[in-house]
Amino acid sequence: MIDASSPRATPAGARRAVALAWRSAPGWLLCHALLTLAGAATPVAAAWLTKLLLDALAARADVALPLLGLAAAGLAAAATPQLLSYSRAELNRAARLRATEELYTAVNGFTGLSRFEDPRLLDRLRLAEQAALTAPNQVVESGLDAARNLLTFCGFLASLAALSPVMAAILTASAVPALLAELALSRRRARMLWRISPAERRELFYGGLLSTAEAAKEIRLFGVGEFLRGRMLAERRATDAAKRAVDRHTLLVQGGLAVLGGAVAMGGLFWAASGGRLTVGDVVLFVAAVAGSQGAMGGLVGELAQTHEALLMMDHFVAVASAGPDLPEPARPRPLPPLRDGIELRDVWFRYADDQPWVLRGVSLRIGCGRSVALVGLNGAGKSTLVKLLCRLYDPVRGTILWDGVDIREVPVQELRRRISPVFQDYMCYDLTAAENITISDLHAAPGVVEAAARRAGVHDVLAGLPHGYDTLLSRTFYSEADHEVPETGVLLSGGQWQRVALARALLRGERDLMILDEPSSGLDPRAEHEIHTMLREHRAGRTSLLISHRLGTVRGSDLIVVLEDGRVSEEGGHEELMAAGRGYARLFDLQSEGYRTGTATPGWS
Ligand SMILES: Nc1ncnc2c1ncn2[C@@H]1O[C@H](COP(=O)(O)OP(=O)(O)OP(=O)(O)O)[C@@H](O)[C@H]1O
Repeated sequence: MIDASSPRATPAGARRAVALAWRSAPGWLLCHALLTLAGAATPVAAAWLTKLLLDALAARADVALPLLGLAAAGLAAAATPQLLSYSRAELNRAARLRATEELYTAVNGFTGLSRFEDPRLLDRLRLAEQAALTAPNQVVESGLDAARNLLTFCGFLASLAALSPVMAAILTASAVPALLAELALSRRRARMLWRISPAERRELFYGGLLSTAEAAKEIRLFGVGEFLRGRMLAERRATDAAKRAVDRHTLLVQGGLAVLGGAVAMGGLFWAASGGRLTVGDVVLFVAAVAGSQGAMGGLVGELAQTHEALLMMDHFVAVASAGPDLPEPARPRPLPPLRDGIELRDVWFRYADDQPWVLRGVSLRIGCGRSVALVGLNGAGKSTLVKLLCRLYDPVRGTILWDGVDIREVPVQELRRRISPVFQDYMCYDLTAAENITISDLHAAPGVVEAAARRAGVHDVLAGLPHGYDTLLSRTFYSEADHEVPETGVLLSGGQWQRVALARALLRGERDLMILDEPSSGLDPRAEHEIHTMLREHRAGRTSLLISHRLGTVRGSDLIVVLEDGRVSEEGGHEELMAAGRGYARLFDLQSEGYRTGTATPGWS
């Protein structure tokens, strides 16, 4: 379970950030740390060397050594920022790569679907993506910078204490309110980012609608572009207002802190100039020490606040990256041998969330090994939900699904899925090549096998006839590197052609134990539908399969037809048996076939 509460800065987040940076680039991390420390010592050394030089000049003594030292300090001061900037860039690249890798490894480990349907989790995921790009570096970087500023601060403070212990104490004390105020500011900013995350996601959603080909048709025809643009800008204005409020508060607080710092510095300067107790070198050192320690203190406070803010962001990263699998994993996984007997749903109850209605209410059915089963029912009866449970994309709330008598929760989920070949109702159209669009179901398939699957799905001729054959990109959104010069070679398929590609995907995995076909021919023309179902009838013969279709003519050849109504099995049997029973299936079959002849509509099952 992922915690969806507001983010917190935790030691675990700090440990994770440092460990991540260390694992991604230990050499660059060390180099960066050393350069940062060198950067801390340089200004203090320069101030002391300046004092020594001025005192030597005033006493007409030898100035060679302080001059040499000052030249070295100047060189170091000039070179360190460039070196730091390069090592920072190297460290950032390595840590970003590693963090992104860890985040998406964790996301791929979410074996079910429920997390992808949880808006709070999606908010967290979006912030975790941002955190992966910035937070680990920022924690390390701000931590190191804070250490650098602390060293500089201590160096100057010691110098100042030698001249005026009271001034040193006042300066130290003035750091406390600044630190507390900056921490409060960073908490406020992180809370604001968490609060506006849904609005930022909605803005992205509207932006996506306005700029993608899939949505462009309807948006143009319905003339809702302006309406969506308005909504997108309203979201942006709302998030900007929240950011502006925090920025104004920050301005006020930091302005107040600057005035306080200025007053302390002026008081010190007045004391140093009016006393007449200090040498010229002492006064220069005093001024440098006040300015330097105030600068370092401001930097230290700022860096601590940034570390805090980065840790708050890191909390999102840690929450997602450490979430672990969403479906319970078996403590002692059982092997899953090839199906021999059958798959059984035993009193399966399911709803998508505790506050949602039951979708399946005690479904019991058996898909015998080697049998072709059809599942029919009205829209919303729960057919696709049942398929998702069979693939273990969710677990039943009650009841069990047995594979040769073994509860599928007791076998490794990947093992189960390797044995299933699905065509989903809402199949994907990937912006990849034609060949990749098929092999996505089996990345190791040989080209000949891919072509054979495409032939069986009746799409080989179409794909082979594309400008680059199977290597043609099925997208108008991207173009391949090879197409850089002539980017217009991407091709879009028709709905029916895409459906055949999705079918080819499933056929590529044909020798699996269970074939699931959820509306595999809804977008096909009548001739294509006939061809595909003739092919599928042959393909399914002797194989275990589950076919979902609203066209009852296509399911009549199945060994068993199961009617799902209101989340329950209301009828089951062979086509002839169900027709003879004269109940919902028979009525609907008659009406549908009559509808084909006379054009009348088909009412419900009961
Ligand atoms: N991810 C989800 N989260 C919440 N509710 C869902 C989700 N998916 C489906 N539902 C709900 O579950 C019910 C069953 O949906 P399901 O897709 O299983 O029906 P179906 O029988 O396949 O319908 P159709 O014939 O229209 O494809 C519907 O009321 C639907 O609103």
